[in-house]
Amino acid sequence: MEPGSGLRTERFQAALSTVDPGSADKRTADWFQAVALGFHDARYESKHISAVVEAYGQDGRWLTGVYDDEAPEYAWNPAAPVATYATMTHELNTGGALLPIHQITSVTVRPTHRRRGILRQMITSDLSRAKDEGFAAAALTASEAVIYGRFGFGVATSERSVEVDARGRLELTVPPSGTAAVADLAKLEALAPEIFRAHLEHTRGALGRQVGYAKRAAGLWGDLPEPEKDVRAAVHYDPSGTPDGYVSYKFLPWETEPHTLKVLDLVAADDTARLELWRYLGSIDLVERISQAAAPEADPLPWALADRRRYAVKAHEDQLWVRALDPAAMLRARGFDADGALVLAITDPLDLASGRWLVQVDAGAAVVTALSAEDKPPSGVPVVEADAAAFGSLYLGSVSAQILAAAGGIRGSSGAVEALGRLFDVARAPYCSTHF
Ligand SMILES: CC(=O)SCCNC(=O)CCNC(=O)[C@H](O)C(C)(C)COP(=O)(O)OP(=O)(O)OC[C@H]1O[C@@H](n2cnc3c(N)ncnc32)[C@H](O)[C@@H]1OP(=O)(O)O
Repeated sequence: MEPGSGLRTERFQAALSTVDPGSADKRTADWFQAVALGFHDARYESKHISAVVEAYGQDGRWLTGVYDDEAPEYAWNPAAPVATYATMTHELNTGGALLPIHQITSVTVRPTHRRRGILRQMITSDLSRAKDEGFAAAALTASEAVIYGRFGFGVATSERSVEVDARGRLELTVPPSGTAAVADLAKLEALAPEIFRAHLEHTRGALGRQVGYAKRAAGLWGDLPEPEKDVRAAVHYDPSGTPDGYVSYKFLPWETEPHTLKVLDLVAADDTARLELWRYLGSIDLVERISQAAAPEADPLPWALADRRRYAVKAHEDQLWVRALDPAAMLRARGFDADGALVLAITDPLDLASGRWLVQVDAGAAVVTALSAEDKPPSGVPVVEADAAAFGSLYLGSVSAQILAAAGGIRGSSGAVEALGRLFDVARAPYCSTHF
């Protein structure tokens, strides 16, 4: 924190105690308890924290704690941070290259310290560091939609919550392909990341996953890092016998009416595998409803059901929020479905991504040239201006330039906005199933 604030900031990696290697060190344990406080989770037991420490190491997470050394006598653990923040890195499928992304997570500020600018201080210094380290973009998933726009983040992907009526036979219109097997959970932890990798390489908007995902898919972890005995899973094999999808699920207690199977995670290398996993789910007896919380917006399932009214969308939610740090690098990484040229100016409240660029897309790849304030745009090339948050939303193609212009985040003549829309339009809505 800034000098004079009375607060102290530390940035560190989760670690086990040097005295008792079976437990987390005190600073790490205090940080986890502070996160639990911020998100209204139960206090962790020591064994849970030490189990997560190893996973955090594999994720390469960096933790930030902000400490108030002036805690009053009856305050809860004076050594616990009053604010937490964490970062890690995974690759994002931009429709072109896989782009390393600076991910932000575990953001909490204690109620007694909120609205004093602690989050602002943590995030502005962190984003500057990420930019200096060479990251082209940052991303997060948000607890509330009103927090991060002011810091230049825009909603870049959405997802839907769905319920499928599974009474009787769930008939698909596509011919069966490959085979499904009830999975050996002990082997799924190793297989799940391989299948996810195929999904990541194939899906615009997909983002690499923290190691906890495979543990949850395999039932080794639930909400806490301990086995969930009611988790089951299936693996799908393509016709050549290669695993190309998995689904983890649990049957909710029998008292649940209608009898419901909840999908915990469904990862498929392609649409065929996705639909075949649904065929498998639909074949499970004694199930009347199947729910999935993180389904793609561009879901082939209703189109492949003989009775599409079995498929009900219960909610749409914003998912990945993206924030530019180096727009030129983002544009060079992105795959474009159309060619064209325009001048794009970005205005950024934190001035990390401000600038003006000539973007020339040829054969789906962009050549990006920075323009100085004096440089005149080439004649005949449309000129558009975007707020950093609007650019984050536009980037993966989940919303059109015209919609963002109507909402005020993009400015330009109608012809220029249309040109931007044509350039960024994608054949299929992006899908990010990674929450962090
Ligand atoms: C990526 C993630 O981890 S998302 C999880 C976010 N965390 C949570 O939801 C846990 C509960 N909430 C909190 O811990 C805190 O309220 C936080 C982290 C959201 C905000 O921390 P604070 O230190 O209070 O934020 P800070 O004082 O820096 O506020 C910065 C600005 O955001 C605004 N703001 C912050 N949080 C909110 C909110 N929840 N709703 C509306 N505005 C907000 C502030 O009013 C302020 O606006 P201004 O710059 O125009 O004055």
